[in-house]
Amino acid sequence: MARIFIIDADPAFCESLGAIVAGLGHQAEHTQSLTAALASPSLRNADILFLNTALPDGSGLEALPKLRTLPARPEVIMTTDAASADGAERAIRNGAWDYVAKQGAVDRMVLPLIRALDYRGRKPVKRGEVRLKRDSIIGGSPGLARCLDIVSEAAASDASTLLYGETGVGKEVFARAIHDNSQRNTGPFVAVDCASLSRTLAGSTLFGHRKGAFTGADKDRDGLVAQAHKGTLFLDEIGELPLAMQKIFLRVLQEHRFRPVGGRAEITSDFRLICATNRNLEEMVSRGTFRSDLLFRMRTVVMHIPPLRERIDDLPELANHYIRRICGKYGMPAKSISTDLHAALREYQWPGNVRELIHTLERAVLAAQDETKLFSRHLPDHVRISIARAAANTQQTEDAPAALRPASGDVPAQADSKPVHAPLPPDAPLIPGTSDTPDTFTPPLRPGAFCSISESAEPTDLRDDLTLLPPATPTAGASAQTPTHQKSATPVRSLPSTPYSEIEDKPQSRQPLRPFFEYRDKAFLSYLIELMDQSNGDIATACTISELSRSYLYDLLKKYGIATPQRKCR
Ligand SMILES: Nc1ncnc2c1ncn2[C@@H]1O[C@H](COP(=O)(O)OP(=O)(O)OP(=O)(O)O)[C@@H](O)[C@H]1O
Repeated sequence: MARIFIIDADPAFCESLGAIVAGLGHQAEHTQSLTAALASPSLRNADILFLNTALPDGSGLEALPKLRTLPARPEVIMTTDAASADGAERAIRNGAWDYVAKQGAVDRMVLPLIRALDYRGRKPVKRGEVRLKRDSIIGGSPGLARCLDIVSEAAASDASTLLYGETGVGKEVFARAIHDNSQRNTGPFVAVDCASLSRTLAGSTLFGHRKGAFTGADKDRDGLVAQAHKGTLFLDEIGELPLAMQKIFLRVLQEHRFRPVGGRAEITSDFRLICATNRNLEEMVSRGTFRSDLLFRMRTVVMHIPPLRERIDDLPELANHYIRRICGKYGMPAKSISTDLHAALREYQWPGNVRELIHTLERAVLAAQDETKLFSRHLPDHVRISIARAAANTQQTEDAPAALRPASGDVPAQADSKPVHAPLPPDAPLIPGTSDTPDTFTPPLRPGAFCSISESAEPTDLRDDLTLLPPATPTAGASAQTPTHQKSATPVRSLPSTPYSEIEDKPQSRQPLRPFFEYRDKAFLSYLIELMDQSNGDIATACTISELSRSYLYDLLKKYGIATPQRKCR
């Protein structure tokens, strides 16, 4: 009797399907949410899982990789109320048994269930942990675990295997893992970069040549295909193999026989083929730039290696591993990683994947020199700028609806407008936290000066306006960052150029810090109030003092809820 677990928000569906399962002589249990499923002990032993794509507490598609790694390694049948081609592809890529549109009919589930039960009956129910030699593969994310599953499946046979993945994602590492875990592990692993095969010499490089076959062929030479005899031939960047060579290679793949350049006799090579590419071979086939018959031959087993940004759970382990190695390489004592660096690593998109991570960490380690802890400050500028730009763009997107709101007059409607600023003590600091009594922030405002048009001293959105921030220009005695008038076309947060450890005159006080945006906005507010006070409410004078443009100053005054002279409190 098999154990079937159904996770679906629709109780009627669960019950009907449960009845069908019971009718087939199996045991069914169901929950209406992921949380409830994960809390249920029977989930661990489920043979088959019906998992809906849209659950009240999360996406079934996102949960799929993790659920596939449950101890009993269940077959997962994804069910959906809104089928889509992308959803189907994602489900299958992540190891789903099937992807079935519900369309209001529970009996659509029966056929995939019977097939999965049949398959389940043939394979050991509990495979347990995959025992793999995987020394060079770091990480434990669900995406990586799925790849390791495929490594063990591929290693168990001689089937031609095709690895898809972006540059630097680890295609060669996985190809080697397949070889190392296969029967051929005592034979050679021969890697060929098809992108660097010269057109004229491709034939001789792959198949070898006989003495005198061409100028410079002064002796017989084996090609790479012959060298892979009894081992694995890894063709990297297979999408770059010229069409003429694809045709020759197809025959080699079918017969494992070929003729060296200038040779008469054919020779045989017993190799196992693994190919890798970062190109879309199916699309190349449809454009006529890749042979479909070769593609069919190559892809008996297919693995899609997810980019690093889609398995950021692997980052800490990868970073620790490589930092240890890099420190060892340079004879440096071990360095630890600050939480700030961990966060930065997670935010970066890693277009060059693990290879880029390794180079980046190496540069960070070298930049940190004798420091024992690595901070985001040690990352190369292009990485930090990319992170900052992404953050600014996100901010801009978040801010967009407010910015697009139609202006309904200059003064936002307030239920109870009133002045909110306490009178300014003569020696009140402009920057909060620099006084002896920093607990509450008191904007400097003298009685009779300007009053706020908003009820709260807080700007409407404390995180607002990051994109309006040009690089900081410290103003003596004023806020830490003084806005200038240019609205940056490509908003970039200014980046300090001095490592924190080297900054002299660090504040000695250790008062709890406010969140950055709150602190910044209060400093802005403070500056603006003082500015309007010192200029006696005269906008032209305020513009001269602050070097802000009139329109930008108006924007800031409006944003920070400070009445302009025309709107002075009566
Ligand atoms: N999971 C991993 N654990 C540890 N190191 C990894 C992992 N994946 C990749 N690497 C390392 O990242 C670097 C790039 O890996 P690899 O050469 O296998 O990538 P690739 O996808 O074949 O790149 P390309 O597309 O450029 O051929 C190597 O130094 C490799 O050791």
